[in-house]
Amino acid sequence: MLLDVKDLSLRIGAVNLLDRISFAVDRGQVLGLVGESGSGKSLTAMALTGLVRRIGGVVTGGGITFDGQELIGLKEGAYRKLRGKRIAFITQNPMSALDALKTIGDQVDQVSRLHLGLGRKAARAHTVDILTRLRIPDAATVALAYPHQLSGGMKQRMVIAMALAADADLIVADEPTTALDVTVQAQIVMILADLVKKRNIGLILITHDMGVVAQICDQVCVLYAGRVAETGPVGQIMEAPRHPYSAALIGCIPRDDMVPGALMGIAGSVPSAVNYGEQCCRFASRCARADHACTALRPEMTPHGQALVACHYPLGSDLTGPRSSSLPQEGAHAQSR
Ligand SMILES: Nc1ncnc2c1ncn2[C@@H]1O[C@H](COP(=O)(O)OP(=O)(O)OP(=O)(O)O)[C@@H](O)[C@H]1O
Repeated sequence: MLLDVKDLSLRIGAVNLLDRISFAVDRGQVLGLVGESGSGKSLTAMALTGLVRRIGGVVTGGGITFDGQELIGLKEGAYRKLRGKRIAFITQNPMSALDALKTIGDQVDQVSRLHLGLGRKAARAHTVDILTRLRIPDAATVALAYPHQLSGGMKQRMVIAMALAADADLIVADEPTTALDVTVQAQIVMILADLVKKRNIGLILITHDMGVVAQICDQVCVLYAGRVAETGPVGQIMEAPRHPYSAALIGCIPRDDMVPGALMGIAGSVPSAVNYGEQCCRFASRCARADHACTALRPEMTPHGQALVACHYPLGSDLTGPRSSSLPQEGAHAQSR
């Protein structure tokens, strides 16, 4: 396994933000990390890349094994060597990753010169090759441009190029295409997926877009309020989601005028982290199937087919529809499942 995240828990200050997150990514695989805004996707990505320490994140439990090496507890210097070279991070905000005073080519060259030890000419050839693969026309000329001379979409592609330049084994991409228009988004995502297969690397793709997940991911991990709701093979989860939250995400069709990350067809929003309950299902207040068990007992990850699901009353179990007032009372109802 290239990356194995086991029961990862993290706090910032006194607030526990990630609670026993587990998932794994193998070489040649794309894992989609999905969930509404505030579910913990970015924090998970920052934990993997060691960047979470910079915002005061403290891992309180669990482990992250990358290519056989435990990353929790790694010294900052060692993490710095790993980051960029073996684990590349594509952030949401391209401007934070680009230096306004250097040409695009110089910035992408710098990555392969540093991490692959390429000379000036070889690095530029590598850069032009990557830009061409990202379908940038006349890549050699574009490499001479400064960031301010490029559109938002082009800048984001440059950030992706920088991530690819070191030939990393694992790419963590946090909403890498949100700034791009829909056609370009689809193109870039396909290119990334293609690279994963050709180079036999791993990709963790953070996205709100279940369409993208269905299209290119092999595995999916659905996060809700700092916990995993459901994780497993994309085929099974898209076809027959067991967690009501996954089902809501899959049923949600994005609209152009939606606030990014908002979920349609389901009332309410992710609770604020200070209000996360411990001994409960955190989705209970929004769930039509929830009852007393859901507000009093933490649902543990339980196998359903090839997926793991944290739900007391998963879809597809004996209780097939939302609870209604005609259902038996609590005790009898619980026993009937
Ligand atoms: N530096 C921080 N200090 C305290 N709480 C934080 C910090 N960063 C994030 N959080 C909280 O952690 C939770 C998860 O945030 P995170 O940014 O990982 O969500 P996300 O799923 O990536 O959302 P988005 O899709 O909007 O990026 C949220 O409740 C957020 O308010």
